[in-house]
Amino acid sequence: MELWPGAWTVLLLLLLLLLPTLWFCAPSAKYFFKMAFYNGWILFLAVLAIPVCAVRGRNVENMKILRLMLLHLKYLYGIRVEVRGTHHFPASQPYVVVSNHQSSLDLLGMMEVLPGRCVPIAKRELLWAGSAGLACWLAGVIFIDRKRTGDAISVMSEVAQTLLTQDVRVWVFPEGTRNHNGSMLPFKRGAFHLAVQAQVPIVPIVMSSYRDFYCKKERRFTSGRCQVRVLPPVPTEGLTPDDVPALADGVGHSMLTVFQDISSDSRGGGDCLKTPGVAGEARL
Ligand SMILES: CCCCCCCCCCCCCC(=O)SCCNC(=O)CCNC(=O)[C@H](O)C(C)(C)COP(=O)(O)OP(=O)(O)OC[C@H]1O[C@@H](n2cnc3c(N)ncnc32)[C@H](O)[C@@H]1OP(=O)(O)O
Ligand SMILES: CCCCCCCC/C=C\CCCCCCCC(=O)OC[C@@H](O)COP(=O)(O)O
Repeated sequence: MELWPGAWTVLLLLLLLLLPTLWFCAPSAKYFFKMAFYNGWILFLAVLAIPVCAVRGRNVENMKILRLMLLHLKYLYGIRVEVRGTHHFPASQPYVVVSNHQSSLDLLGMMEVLPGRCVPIAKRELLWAGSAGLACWLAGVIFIDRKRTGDAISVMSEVAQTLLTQDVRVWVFPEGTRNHNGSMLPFKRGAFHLAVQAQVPIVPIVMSSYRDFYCKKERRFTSGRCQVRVLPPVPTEGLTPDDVPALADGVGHSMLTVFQDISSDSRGGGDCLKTPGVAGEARL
């Protein structure tokens, strides 16, 4: 079925007009509406970004354009993002960023601190997410096929070369998937192999638990506060592949400690334990 091109604009305007009715909706309806708008809005922004990015072709500098286009999302959703530790980013050298992955809302914190010439490693499926996939491709996002470990590893090895020859940084979610249940999943080792192969530092970034304002399980999405901490870089000079397991465990452990520390009541955000608005009270 062909849709008249203007129909998309009309649909979007209707969606915007419907926004005030959100006030009267049940929390779960609000949740669905806010998530649908989040994805729809990103798809729409990507449509705007594509022609601008296409001028340069596939280029990591295009990531700046996506970042600028997404920075307002936190205001739209009433999320206060508090960043600390950006001075820890090494000034002018390649490195590997690793951060925890709770939800697609991570884009908010990510865009807040994303350094120059830094591209995320993403699952291949994102490439097929319509305009967002194309915008990601134009911005140099690296896609891996998680179902084919061998292929994913060879892409990561190529990335180790690119880091050095083209002076880029990469952002990896070492949990390998979104993790809604608080705490952190055991880290996969690809990011650490990559850093050791290129002999570049690892910069860990921790985003606090979203449970005060967002819980997928409870269909709850309100406004709130998120802390983003950039931790001191971990050097990998002189390390070999044999050191990777200890390196991954060490970085994972220090990130988990910070995650628990900045996720308000130190329980790490497990399973949206807290009733919204009732400080420190567990819902077990
Ligand atoms: C306006 C529009 C805007 C649009 C939005 C823009 C922003 C977009 C943001 C998008 C954000 C999107 C966010 C997303 O999409 S997140 C999802 C995608 N990202 C990832 O999965 C990254 C993390 N994953 C890994 O690092 C995994 O390890 C990989 C994928 C590589 C393999 O995983 P898999 O589960 O298959 O296997 P395994 O981990 O058990 O490893 C098997 C063995 O291989 C060893 N090994 C691993 N790697 C290497 C290596 N390089 N050299 C040598 N060896 C290596 C490893 O040590 C292990 O051996 P051993 O230790 O057991 O002996
Ligand atoms: C015309 C085609 C329409 C396609 C509709 C696609 C809807 C989604 C569109 C836009 C959303 C863009 C948000 C991109 C950033 C979020 C990336 C993300 O969080 O990826 C998930 C990945 O880390 C782990 O995936 P899994 O938890 O393993 O699963």
